[in-house]
Amino acid sequence: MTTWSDITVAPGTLVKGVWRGGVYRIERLLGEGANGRVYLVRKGNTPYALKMGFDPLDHQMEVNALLSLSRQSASWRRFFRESDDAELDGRRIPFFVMKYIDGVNIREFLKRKGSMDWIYVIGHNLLSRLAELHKHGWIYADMKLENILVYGYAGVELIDYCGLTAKGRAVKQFTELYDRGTWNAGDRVAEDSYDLFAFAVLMLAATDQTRKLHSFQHMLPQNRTVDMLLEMARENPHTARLYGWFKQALEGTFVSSQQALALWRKLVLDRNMRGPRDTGIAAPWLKVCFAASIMLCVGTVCYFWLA
Ligand SMILES: Nc1ncnc2c1ncn2[C@@H]1O[C@H](COP(=O)(O)OP(=O)(O)OP(=O)(O)O)[C@@H](O)[C@H]1O
Repeated sequence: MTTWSDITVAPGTLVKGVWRGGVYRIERLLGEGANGRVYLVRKGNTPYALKMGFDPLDHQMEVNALLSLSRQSASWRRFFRESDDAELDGRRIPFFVMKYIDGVNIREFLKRKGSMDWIYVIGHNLLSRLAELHKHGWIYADMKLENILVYGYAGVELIDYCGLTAKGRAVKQFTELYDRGTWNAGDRVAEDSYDLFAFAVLMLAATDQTRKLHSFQHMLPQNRTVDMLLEMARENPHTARLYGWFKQALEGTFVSSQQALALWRKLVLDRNMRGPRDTGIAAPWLKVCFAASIMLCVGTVCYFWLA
């Protein structure tokens, strides 16, 4: 049976919204996942990312989540542009259009920058984004390296909102390695601590140069424990200075993501705080960058509160 995913959408194709009439010119394929295909498109001179959904139901759930978020928050209003259906090769295909993020995944970003110290800035910016999401009553849930793009001076954006879950509900989409249920560390319930656990694993995955985390993937879930992750956090020189932070996130003792963000900030900026194998932030300019990113973050929050 042919499905629409067999249809090739060549560069230059015009995708026209049946209901809203928006016209987008396809430039190239950006990526493909379980839920759909994402293309770089242009409307006039402005680039966007356009996602076509394989499954109409899953696609609609992602659109609904983004619509709710963009009603609540100006930053997601700028992220999500519109949703519609297109006629392609005689088939009706649902799509939505979002901001194009000209970025790379965290590991690639660190490689290009040549300094692992950037992880402290990336971590801060991603935690801020999560805290904003949590403030509006949502949990991201499906945290993984593939769902985060890093651009410029460690600007961070979450892409793929298929897992977005209202606080208090059961988490429906997750990736085993990052899921606290698989590590026997708590329920699959949408609360701040669920995302903080996944965020901690993500930071370990991004800085793991020994591929230790990768080897855990082949282990049966019943044999996995939080202590294995804590040991990794202690042994890795890039996470050792934040060991206290990792302990709280992995054991689920933070009361909120705001509290987690404040401790991250404190530990990164605290000169005297050193982990057992910690070498400290090597580049002083990164501290300036970190401070600037905090100011930018505070400025953005003030702007949107006052807007
Ligand atoms: N806003 C964006 N800007 C730039 N690239 C994007 C954007 N959104 C998605 N992409 C690219 O498209 C790829 C697939 O997108 P996405 O993760 O949303 O698809 P998916 O089918 O939901 O994936 P998954 O199988 O992980 O659920 C991403 O890995 C990324 O490379």
